[in-house]
Amino acid sequence: QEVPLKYGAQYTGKRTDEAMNKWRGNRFGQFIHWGLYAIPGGVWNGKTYNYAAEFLKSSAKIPTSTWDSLMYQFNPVKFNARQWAKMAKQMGARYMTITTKHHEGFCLWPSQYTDFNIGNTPYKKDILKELVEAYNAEGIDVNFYYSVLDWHHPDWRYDIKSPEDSVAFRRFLQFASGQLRELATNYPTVKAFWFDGTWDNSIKKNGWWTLEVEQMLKKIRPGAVVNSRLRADDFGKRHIDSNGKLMGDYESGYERRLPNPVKDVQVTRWDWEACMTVPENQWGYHKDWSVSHVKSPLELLEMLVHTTSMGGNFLLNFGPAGDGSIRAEEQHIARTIGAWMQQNGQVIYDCDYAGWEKQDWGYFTKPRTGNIVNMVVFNIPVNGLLKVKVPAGTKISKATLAGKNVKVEEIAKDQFFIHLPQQAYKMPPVIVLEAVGGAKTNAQYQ
Ligand SMILES: C[C@@H]1N[C@@H](c2cn(-c3ccccc3)nn2)[C@H](O)[C@@H]1O
Repeated sequence: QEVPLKYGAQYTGKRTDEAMNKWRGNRFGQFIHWGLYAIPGGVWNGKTYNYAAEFLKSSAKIPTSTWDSLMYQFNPVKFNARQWAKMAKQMGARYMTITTKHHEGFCLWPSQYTDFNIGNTPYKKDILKELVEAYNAEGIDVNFYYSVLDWHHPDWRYDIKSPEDSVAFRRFLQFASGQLRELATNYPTVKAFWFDGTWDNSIKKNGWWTLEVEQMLKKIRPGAVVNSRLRADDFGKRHIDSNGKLMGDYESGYERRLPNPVKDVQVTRWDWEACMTVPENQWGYHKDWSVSHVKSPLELLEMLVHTTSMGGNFLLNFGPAGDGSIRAEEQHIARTIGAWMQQNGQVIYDCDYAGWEKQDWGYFTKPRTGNIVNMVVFNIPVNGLLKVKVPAGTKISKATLAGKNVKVEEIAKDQFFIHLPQQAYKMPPVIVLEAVGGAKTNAQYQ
């Protein structure tokens, strides 16, 4: 029995319009966290704080006035938007999501709604405009991350506990709406909005505003894509409304974690995106990455393939330094993943969940059209035989690795061994199967 909702999901199922098909087909994005937090980089008064560098203000208990004066030091002399965009292009990113404003409240664009913005820094110029133009020139779509939570704004409230809170927070919501309106209006090529900082009771109690924002953005920018994290319904339910329906255009709950390819196949029924840090938990620039595990290019590449294999987008984070430089580890990641994407991007872009049973050697992806199923092999079996279980009645007519045929051996009903050429593999090999007939998917894997 459905409950009537005014601010719940606006539609069900995947959007199939051109703008959403492009968003979905992009598959691989570059997240960029850049703000005042990049200046101290996790170190304050000579002390290193291991928690996420973009949280240094709270970790080091820095007064707002002290933190906000970092604005007068923001002068990224090594910043070169075209260089960043070229690196992202080489990595194989099809979209980029930039923190227009993070929880600190500092705006990378000259907002008319607050002085706490790039225009009042020594750098002065509109960084957001430079990035949008440079990335678009490389053919990369640009999306805007926007934190509703704002540590700088006096009218922000974590909860609404008094009439004064209500009055103040209503002013705050008008401020945020104004900022979002100027972002959608002044940067007309923006393709999507990535909302964050919406978990507090103050937002849960104002679900109406979250729908109003989604509708406003789509009115100004038809086709715009909005994440589920923005949305709260009439009862404060977030992401999924009180009738179990996904709000927004895609599910954005996977932060620094991925759905399990066996237990979580339900995610293949809707659009979703996972965002990922290179260290264990650093989004903004941190001076000392030795304090936690730093993921290798191969670990991150496997996450990209894992995500594509389950019909999701993968947003890999970069945290540029306060001077605008990109650290060596991130440049190495971009080059290494980019080299593989150069050869194998066709198993990621416009690919989706194959509906085949997950096997131990790696992941299946399926292009939107044709009878192709791709195998991306991360775990080379000792016997060199890759087991493939196919939907009932499916026949594999051909298998190739780098364009050369490899042997297909039927070993049981709907089961095959694909013979992997024995060699030292430094990067994951890709085998392309031509599969004909049979059911569309293993029914139990929907
Ligand atoms: C996308 C990521 N979301 C921001 C975040 C994460 N968190 C958080 C806070 C407490 C527990 C778990 C997550 N708060 N803000 C991070 O700073 C980054 O922007």
